[in-house]
Amino acid sequence: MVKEASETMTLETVRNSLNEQENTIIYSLIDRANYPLNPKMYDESASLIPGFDGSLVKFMVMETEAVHAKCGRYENPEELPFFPGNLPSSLVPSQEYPNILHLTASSINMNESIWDFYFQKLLPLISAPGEDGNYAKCAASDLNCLQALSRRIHYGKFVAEIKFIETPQDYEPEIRSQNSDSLMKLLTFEDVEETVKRRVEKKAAVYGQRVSLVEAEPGQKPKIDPAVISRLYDEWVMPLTKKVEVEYLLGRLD
Ligand SMILES: C=C(O[C@@H]1C=C(C(=O)O)C=C[C@H]1O)C(=O)O
Repeated sequence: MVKEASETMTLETVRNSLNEQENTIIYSLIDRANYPLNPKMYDESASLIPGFDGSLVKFMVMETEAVHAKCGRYENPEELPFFPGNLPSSLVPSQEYPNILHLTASSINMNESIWDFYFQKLLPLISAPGEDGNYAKCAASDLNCLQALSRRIHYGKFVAEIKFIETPQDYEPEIRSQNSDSLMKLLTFEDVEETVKRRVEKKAAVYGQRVSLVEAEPGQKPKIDPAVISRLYDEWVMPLTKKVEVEYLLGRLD
């Protein structure tokens, strides 16, 4: 039984959560920007881990996800693994999570797309070229970024549930005819998207400031380019969140 999302969440509380999650995303990316690109870590054929068929970062993510799964992380509907195959079961007592989402939610996992844009597009924009060999810390930093982005993007499931509950009469006909384009139009708020883009750019400028007790040198650049963060949201985070919303709605009446 799906519990009415409106009992515990509103569009406002969900948007507040997305706003909070921006902070985690931006701080994680600022942390990653402390390391150079370290391309060897992502090279599938570098054989940095003997006996493991894949890159060091993949090894780090898979092994960490296995520990997190044992501690119950993926019992939480807000958390999705990047490597869901063969994850161990949770060893901890089950936690009661509010049953807000329709069952269709569990079949939606965009982490493959998130993995691809993060490593192929975003990382070269936030880290300087080069190697420092600091692989363990750097890969752990990548995982923090990936998890924060994944949680935000899949939060689209909650956003979609609330939008559906608020105006089912608008959504139901489009769901019955499986019209993805109309659903996309219905759930899009361009003014909200503009605000988000401007806000994350400003946050990146503020959080990435270099704080000094003496007069800061003029022209000091923030640790991360604020325009990149705005672009991250415009080109990847918001389109993928909306894709999650559409996928969820398409299955909402099943
Ligand atoms: C998440 C929402 O749905 C859409 C996606 C947005 C986003 O990813 O930030 C913003 C506005 C909407 O176009 C929302 O309405 O808040």
